[in-house]
Amino acid sequence: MSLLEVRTLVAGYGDANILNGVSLDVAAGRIVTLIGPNGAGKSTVLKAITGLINRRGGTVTLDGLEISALATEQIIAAGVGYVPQVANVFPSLTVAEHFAIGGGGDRAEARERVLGYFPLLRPQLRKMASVLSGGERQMLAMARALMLRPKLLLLDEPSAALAPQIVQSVFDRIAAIARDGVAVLLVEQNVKAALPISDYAYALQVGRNALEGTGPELLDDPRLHDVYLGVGGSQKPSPA
Ligand SMILES: Nc1ncnc2c1ncn2[C@@H]1O[C@H](COP(=O)(O)OP(=O)(O)OP(=O)(O)O)[C@@H](O)[C@H]1O
Repeated sequence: MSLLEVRTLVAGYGDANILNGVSLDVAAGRIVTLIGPNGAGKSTVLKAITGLINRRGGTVTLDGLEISALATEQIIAAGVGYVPQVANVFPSLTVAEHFAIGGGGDRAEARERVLGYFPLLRPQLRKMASVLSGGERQMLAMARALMLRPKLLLLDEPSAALAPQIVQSVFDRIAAIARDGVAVLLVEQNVKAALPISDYAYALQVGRNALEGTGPELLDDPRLHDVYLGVGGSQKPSPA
């Protein structure tokens, strides 16, 4: 039973459609990764799910609720956390201030819960985000999204520009978050680091589903090369 169901999603910018009927599923507690060449539309899928760009066709359903027609604030309130690739923290705010802004509920309790995933942030609470390392900033961005207890976490290239040893610790944290029941939809260029921890993965090519399978299956799929080179891909829609 899927928590997130995306069906034949069509979306784009200006007059151009970038997504031409993307379908995917993410179940609670699973890590699902979107891969594919530059410009395939991976980040656009996340923006369309969150309502940051208009959807022109298809449906997006979260936990049985159709969110395709909702505004971004409503989609976030329905349980979607989104960490964009850039500008995902406030450089001139301290780490503690990131935990204090936005949202409602018991912030102290939420902060403790979230710091459980990212203990490395605890000694940094009084530091400005601008002085954190790349890995710490990525963890702070994820921590902020987790404050609202999302059912689904959308992560756009969390490994971008991180040293290899830091990439592993970021992915370890993502795996821990999923183990607690949060569904994770990840966009990644770093196929070798992301696919081994992915329960399932989809390769996109020019805004369409090209290949899919478990993370390890896709990593070993000889057709993946062709998808990245822009030749091939079965363009098979994912099963409903
Ligand atoms: N704000 C925008 N306005 C117009 N076109 C855009 C905008 N953002 C992205 N695009 C275009 O949409 C296409 C898909 O971009 P998207 O960022 O979704 O690709 P991607 O698969 O995530 O690739 P990358 O790994 O390079 O980020 C690209 O051709 C890009 O130039």
